[in-house]
Amino acid sequence: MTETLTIRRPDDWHVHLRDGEVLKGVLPYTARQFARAIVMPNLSPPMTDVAGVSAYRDRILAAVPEGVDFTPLMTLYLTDATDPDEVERGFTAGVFVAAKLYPAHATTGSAHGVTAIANIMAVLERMEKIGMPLLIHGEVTDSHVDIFDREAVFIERTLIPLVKALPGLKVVFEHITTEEAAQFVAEASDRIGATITPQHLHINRNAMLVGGIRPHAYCLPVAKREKHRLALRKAATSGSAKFFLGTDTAPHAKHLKEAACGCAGIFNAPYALESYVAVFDEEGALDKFEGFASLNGPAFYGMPVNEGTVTLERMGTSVPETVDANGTMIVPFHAGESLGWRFAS
Ligand SMILES: NC(=O)N[C@@H](CC(=O)O)C(=O)O
Ligand SMILES: [Zn+2]
Ligand SMILES: [Zn+2]
Repeated sequence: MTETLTIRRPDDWHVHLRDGEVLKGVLPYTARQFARAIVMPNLSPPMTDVAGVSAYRDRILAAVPEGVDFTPLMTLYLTDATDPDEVERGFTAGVFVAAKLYPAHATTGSAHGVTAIANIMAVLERMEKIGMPLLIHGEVTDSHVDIFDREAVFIERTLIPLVKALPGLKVVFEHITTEEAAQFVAEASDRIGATITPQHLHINRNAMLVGGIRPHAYCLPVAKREKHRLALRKAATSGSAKFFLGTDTAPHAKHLKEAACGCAGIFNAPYALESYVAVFDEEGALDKFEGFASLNGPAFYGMPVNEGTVTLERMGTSVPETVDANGTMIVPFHAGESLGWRFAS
């Protein structure tokens, strides 16, 4: 049995760091395990221009603990009014590396999102031209579509026409949750990649709904049936370079999740690598973990892999019931459970 696993330093290709005091509380967890992270722009108000993203990046850098080497990779929030010139300006200047498409009202912080792809066609054409990746929260928001079907319907209605119309556009299908999404990405061209979260590899919808309602297992896209979880585990551990690590760590205060209308999002940053490696171990695919965590993402984004390594040890890790993020109490993923691996250094 493998007792320790040493891999090149990994990156997290999908994180929510929030802002202000919470940013200072949650950032150290991500920076401790990952060299770089793609930072989502769904703040309130959203990060819709070069100046705003640049100032946010400075606040993140100021919150990186002394002696820790961490690089935030910033993203721009697309709206119906996004100007293609602003997008190109920020990308060329290196302020942001990608733009994020939130269908309006699909998820947390998406109220200013895009109401129809047609409204951002000029932006997408520009991104295709300059080689800038588009990151997508892939769910339709049509009230007639059942919430468990929203990702699969998005593929048919939006994603397939989009990649056909813009054959050179790089697209990351973020936090995929279905067999349909895994299959779509596996069969698509190499310009299409996907991130997979730890929670969608560990839980199905029963975790949210059996024996009482469990708000800390609720995120968007919502966890689906068991067959989808199994398809995601297969995709993540397949060795395909199209799938890479993106935790979607999404901190919300405990009291805002344990509420009549609880927020969507799971805070998985504190034990992210321990959570993922457990899955690869269970699937007999520890040899595929470095590709997923440390190589496939940089290759997709056209960035060098990180120098240095991290080591995981086969040793129990107890996950606390809550984490104090600079004064805000947050319930982490796997709260109260024990994981079979430990992040050593
Ligand atoms: N995943 C979530 O459930 N929530 C995210 C938004 C998102 O990634 O869709 C958040 O910002 O809280
Ligand atoms: Zn999302
Ligand atoms: Zn997210």
